[in-house]
Amino acid sequence: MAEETSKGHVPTVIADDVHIVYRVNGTGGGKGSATAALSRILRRGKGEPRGVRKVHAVRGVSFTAYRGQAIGLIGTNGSGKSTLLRAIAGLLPTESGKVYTDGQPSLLGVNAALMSDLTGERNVVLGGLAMGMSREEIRDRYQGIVDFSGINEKGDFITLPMRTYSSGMAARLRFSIAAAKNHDVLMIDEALATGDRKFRVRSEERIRELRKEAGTVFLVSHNNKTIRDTCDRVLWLEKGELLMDGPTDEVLKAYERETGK
Ligand SMILES: Nc1ncnc2c1ncn2[C@@H]1O[C@H](COP(=O)(O)OP(=O)(O)OP(=O)(O)O)[C@@H](O)[C@H]1O
Repeated sequence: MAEETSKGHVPTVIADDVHIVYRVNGTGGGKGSATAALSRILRRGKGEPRGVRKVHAVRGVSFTAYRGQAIGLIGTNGSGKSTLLRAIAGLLPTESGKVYTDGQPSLLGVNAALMSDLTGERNVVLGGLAMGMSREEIRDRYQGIVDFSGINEKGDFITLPMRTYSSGMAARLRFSIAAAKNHDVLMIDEALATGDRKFRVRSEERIRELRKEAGTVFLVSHNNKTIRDTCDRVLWLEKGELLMDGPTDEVLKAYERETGK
């Protein structure tokens, strides 16, 4: 590693034999109906839930990510991609193994919390503040963020509450806010899937820029073309295990051969 560092390969994320286990409470309490949920709430604080099931979502994953890399995460549904990203972001504890990161990774998911009762405008400001931008920086970049999102292309939507947005519009605004800042490590979880083609092209361009600005970008996507256009390296997860880690072309070819996609 020391030799690589001297050549300019600076590691940003190191995952060392990472295992993630979810614990699901109350699985013995019913079939997931509303009544079962209600009875769980009523039982809360009155003793242990009846059943705890474990889901071993990530199994012994190790890799090192470097500055300037865009890394795609692929794998069939439920293979552990989102779980791994959330662990790298520090949102989930590891069962065993360690994640080391340089700087604070930012996770941009389709479910990133923006306030649905507030206007898009207020959310741009709050989102910027939450990412550590100053009010002046936000003021300077405000118009750029709105233009990038394309929210106002069909009318003055940015001054309406976010709950009135379509899911695609909300996802676009979230991406635009996050992309306004340079990140050491930016993780994007399927956020591009909901945008239309024009927005996707613009976002892919921004991802390439973020890479050039020496950040590391992780991108979860089921769209192989998006991965091919933006990533230089791909991690393929299956049943929580890292099946393959290599150059985009090589891994995608093997993936397409295996899944027929
Ligand atoms: N909050 C949770 N509680 C319990 N199990 C969970 C939770 N979130 C995910 N899992 C389980 O962990 C495994 C991995 O899920 P994960 O969402 O990481 O997969 P994914 O590869 O991102 O899937 P997809 O491509 O469908 O988004 C699955 O078996 C899933 O059921």
